[in-house]
Formats: sequence, structure tokens, C-alpha cells
Amino acid sequence: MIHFDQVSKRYDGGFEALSSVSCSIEKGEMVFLTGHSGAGKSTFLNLLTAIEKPSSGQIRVDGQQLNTLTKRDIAFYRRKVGIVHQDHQLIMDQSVFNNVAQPLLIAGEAPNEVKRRVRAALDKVGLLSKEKFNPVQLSGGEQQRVGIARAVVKKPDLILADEPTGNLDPELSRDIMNLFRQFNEVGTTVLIASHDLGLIARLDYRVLSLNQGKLLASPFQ
Ligand SMILES: Nc1ncnc2c1ncn2[C@@H]1O[C@H](COP(=O)(O)OP(=O)(O)OP(=O)(O)O)[C@@H](O)[C@H]1O
Repeated sequence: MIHFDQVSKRYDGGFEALSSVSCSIEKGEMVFLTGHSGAGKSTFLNLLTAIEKPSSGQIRVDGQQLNTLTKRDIAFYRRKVGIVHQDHQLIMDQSVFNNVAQPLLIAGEAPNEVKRRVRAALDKVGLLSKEKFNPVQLSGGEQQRVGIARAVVKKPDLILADEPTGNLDPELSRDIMNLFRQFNEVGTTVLIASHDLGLIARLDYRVLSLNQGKLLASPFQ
């Protein structure tokens, strides 16, 4: 599903955040992306969401070359991708319902469809009873689950998560990982950037490791 072919990313100023990275992630896989702070994890994800463009090399997602997408293509491509941020980036003065509804409203879905799908997504993350709350009234773990509901409400083929358990204690981190596992079990491809090696080690998924922008050799790459 995801193919990186000799991808490098050099930022303005000359710093090379990714150096000649080649790897593949198959459809339906769940994979962790790890590495020290500054190793290039967020850059890798930002290339996949087409927020950034590679300086050289090719990225293909589901047969589409990301390098050549027009602005309109990018908007369409992003509908298939659900993004979970570490700090969840919720709108704090809007209800949980409205936060989760946001991607559907942007996509121009009809109000009845929005209602149905937001409730289904909130149900999946166990927060249906809190749809009228504002995020400030929720715990950190609950806020992260709202962020996940917002990422999955469009039924994406691919979920990208950047340090989704960064601010959570071990028990809540496990709950969040179980949610990703459930989405993966029904066929969604999941890529999670995390530096929580303890958590990753306890889970039996493939790991891509970055070190100073280079992918470390692994027999399963
Ligand atoms: N927009 C940018 N302009 C210039 N340099 C950048 C930019 N974004 C990231 N970098 C640099 O690229 C390197 C990789 O950053 P990146 O955010 O991808 O790492 P990371 O592995 O996600 O780190 P962390 O775990 O701390 O979030 C860092 O040295 C960072 O300073």
C-alpha cells in the first residue's frame, strides 16, 4: 500500500531529515515507526500526508505517486487517510460531536449521514455518552479517543498516528493501542510513530526504525 523508494527530505536551510529511505507497508498491516527524537518520524508521516514533499525519491500510496498530485488530488487523497496527532488538536470550545463531525462537514456530507457516522465513530471509541461534552471536560485519554474517532469517521484506508500515547500513562496507552488494533483487524492499514519502545516491544507488530534520518536494516523491511 505504501512504497518509499529512495526518499530523502532536505528542509530549507539544508538539514537532511530523511536520507534515501526505501520501505514498503502492505495493505492491512499495522506497523510502528520508531527512532530517537529528531530521527525523522514526523517527517516520514508528513510526507505520507502530503504536507511535505520529498526532495528526491518517490512515494506511492495505493498506486498513487504522491509527488505528482495537484492540490485537488491532495484534498481527495487525504479523504482516505485518518490522522491522529499527539496533542489531538481538538477544538476545545466545540462539542465532542462537532469535533468528530469536522472532516465530514468539510467533505460536504449530508447532516443525517454526519450524525450517523459521528455516532458510530464515538461508539467505537466508547464515548457516545459524551458527545455533548466539550473536550476540556474530558480526561487526556478520552481526548485522545475523540481524536481517534475524528480520524476514523471518514472510514479511512490508512490511519497515521504521531505519538498517539505520548502524554498518557501505560494503562491508557494500552487502551489506545487496542483501539488501533481493532481498526487494523477490520482491514485498515495503520502506521504509528512512537518512541515508546517498552510499549512497542510488548506488541507483536513490525517495527521500522529510523536513526538520524536513515532506516535501520531489518530483515522484514
Ligand atoms: N520544517 C522544518 N524545517 C527545518 N527542519 C525541520 C523541519 N521539520 C523538522 N526538521 C528537522 O528535521 C529533523 C527530524 O524531525 P522530525 O520532526 O521528523 O523528527 P521526529 O523523529 O519526529 O522527532 P520527535 O520524536 O522529537 O518528534 C529534526 O532535526 C528537525 O529539527
